[in-house]
Amino acid sequence: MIEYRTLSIALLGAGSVGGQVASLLLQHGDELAARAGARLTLAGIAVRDLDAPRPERIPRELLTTDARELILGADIVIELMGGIEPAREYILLALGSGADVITGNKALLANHGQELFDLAEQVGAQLYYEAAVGGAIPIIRPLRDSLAGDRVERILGIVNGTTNFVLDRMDSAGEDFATALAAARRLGYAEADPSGDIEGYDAAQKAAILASLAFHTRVPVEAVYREGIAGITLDDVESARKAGYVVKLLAICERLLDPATGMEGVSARVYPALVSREHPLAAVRGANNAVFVEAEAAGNLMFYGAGAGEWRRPRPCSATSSPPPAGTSQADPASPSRRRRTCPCSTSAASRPSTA
Ligand SMILES: NC(=O)C1=CN([C@@H]2O[C@H](COP(=O)(O)OP(=O)(O)OC[C@H]3O[C@@H](n4cnc5c(N)ncnc54)[C@H](OP(=O)(O)O)[C@@H]3O)[C@@H](O)[C@H]2O)C=CC1
Ligand SMILES: N[C@@H](CC=O)C(=O)O
Repeated sequence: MIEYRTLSIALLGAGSVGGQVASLLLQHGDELAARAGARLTLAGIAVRDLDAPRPERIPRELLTTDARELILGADIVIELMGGIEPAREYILLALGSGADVITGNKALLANHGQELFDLAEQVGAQLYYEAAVGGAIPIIRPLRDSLAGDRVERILGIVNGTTNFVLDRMDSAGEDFATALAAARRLGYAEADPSGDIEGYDAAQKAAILASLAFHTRVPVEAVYREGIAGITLDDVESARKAGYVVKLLAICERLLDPATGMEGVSARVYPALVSREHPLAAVRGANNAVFVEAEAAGNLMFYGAGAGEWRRPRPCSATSSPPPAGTSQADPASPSRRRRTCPCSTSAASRPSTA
């Protein structure tokens, strides 16, 4: 039997995502040890309420409300609590104490990322955040590493599972907004405060992260134009369907060139748009996400998969989550007729551009 060194993991949060991370760490310990070359020991799980009902797979003896003590004994801290504070404080504490950090907290990264990355760099620690955009879809590393030598021109995507789920239920089942949102909350897709999803804040945070990575600049979340889906009615969805469209909340990040000055900038925007039913984005159902990346050398790439909630093994014959065809070309979503939008395929943006 191989003797591995041990790395102690502090998990902050045992909700939709943290709960699944805990069970993966506990179930696949041997396999992970062989792959990582170290035994990853789950030392404890910080939660708010020790007595809250939880799935059986989360061992009660690992739960603690003393996050600080847990962090100070850990080699790796996984932050899956969400929100700004105390998540920010805990990550700073972890990095400062020499631990590497993994977080799925896009709200924190979009608002305080610079501070966290600066400290990580200063102390030589790693700060990973693959789950912060697109849920289970690997999109951060491809943008940061794999495409580092290419020139990304545009990113177009569905990056919020809750709103995609709600719009899909309205479209495919004629369900009203409130009923669909309640289901999204039950299934663990929505943020603790679902207005972050519905009003487009979550997608805007993800757009800021994607644009910053893709265009090698800092795109502050305040520079992302944002419009949510709260105003979308069943009538809108039905009219769209009759006209051959589906309503989707899109995140669009692209380079802009001012022809007058030759200066380059970046535009990032989030809003509900009409997508042709023929387009692959129209086939992104339920809480799935999809991100199109248009790059100079690599051409058009599409990343697709579960965008929110716990990943569940699809049942045979499930008709709700078939992936759109791969190798697709440019998207041609148009806009809801009642709020006309610039087609994302055009380079003339109707939104507030951010500086590059
Ligand atoms: N849900 C999803 O699909 C995805 C979520 N994310 C991100 O992952 C993070 C977690 O999301 P999710 O799992 O849905 O969140 P949940 O609300 O389901 O779970 C949050 C967990 O954090 C714990 N927690 C919250 N505040 C504190 C605190 N102050 N001290 C100690 N523990 C605390 C809660 O404890 P208790 O159980 O006692 O209440 C709970 O276990 C968020 O940043 C979210 O944006 C990223 C990708 C997908
Ligand atoms: N609330 C988010 C969760 C994943 O990031 C979403 O619905 O996409």
